[in-house]
Amino acid sequence: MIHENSETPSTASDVPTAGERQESAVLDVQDLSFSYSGRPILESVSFELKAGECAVLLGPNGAGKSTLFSLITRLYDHRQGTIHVGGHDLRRESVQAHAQMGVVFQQPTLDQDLTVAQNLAYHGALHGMTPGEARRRAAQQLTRLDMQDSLRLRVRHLSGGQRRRVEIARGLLHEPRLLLLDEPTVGLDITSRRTLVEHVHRLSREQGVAVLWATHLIDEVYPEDRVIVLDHGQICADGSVADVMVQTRSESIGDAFNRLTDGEVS
Ligand SMILES: Nc1ncnc2c1ncn2[C@@H]1O[C@H](COP(=O)(O)OP(=O)(O)OP(=O)(O)O)[C@@H](O)[C@H]1O
Repeated sequence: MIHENSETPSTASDVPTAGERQESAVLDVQDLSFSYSGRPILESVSFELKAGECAVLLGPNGAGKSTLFSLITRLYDHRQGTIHVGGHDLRRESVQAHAQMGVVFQQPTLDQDLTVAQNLAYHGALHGMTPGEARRRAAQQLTRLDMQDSLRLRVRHLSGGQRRRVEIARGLLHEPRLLLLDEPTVGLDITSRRTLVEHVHRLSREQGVAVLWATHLIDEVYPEDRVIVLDHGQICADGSVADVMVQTRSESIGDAFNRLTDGEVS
């Protein structure tokens, strides 16, 4: 197992307490395990994400990426391990924890018969925003995603890539500190994929949002990204692209993943 340990604390007093760690990490997952009907799917998964960090959760089909997302979004309840979002324990302070996260699920969830503005207004209302505030934030987020002209369009008239961008704008409307994207480029053509990957990296840099992007596609990894490799429910590498390449003695990040996952990653 490869783990990046760039700053090793020199004395016991430098070691952050659990409270301090949760304070500084936007997402803090510790020792998380999960089984479906007794079959282990995730085993002792631990990692932290800080503000402005863009981490690609990379793993072959069936590695457990969606299951991990389901636990972080609390679609499923975890019994083993802990998850903190913005310092809030997901089980004990789920409302506060959820307020800190925006999610783009693998399956599109916009109402196709409504306009972009109506979809975003609905989401704003769910988060307690006034209509005016929701409109202001929608315009701001859509502009950042080059979608400012789409407000009055019905979702069914948008392309797949445009819909994904609207979903990202919706995910960011309540100004979360964490954005989770579960294979958001599935079904998109190469140009739309590239645009989406570009946008998300820029959002993370400019807005300081911590991003966890699940994919099994190597070309969605940027050289400056952190990569967390999940295979058979376990983290088998966690570090910068360069570190993972060095540690696996690989010529490219694609080679590194193929070595780590027995050639299962495309
Ligand atoms: N509801 C469920 N009940 C039982 N087993 C499940 C359920 N959902 C997923 N699994 C199994 O859990 C394992 C992990 O699946 P998961 O969907 O989390 O992987 P993934 O990495 O997201 O894969 P993909 O890239 O194909 O979406 C797989 O073996 C899958 O068959």
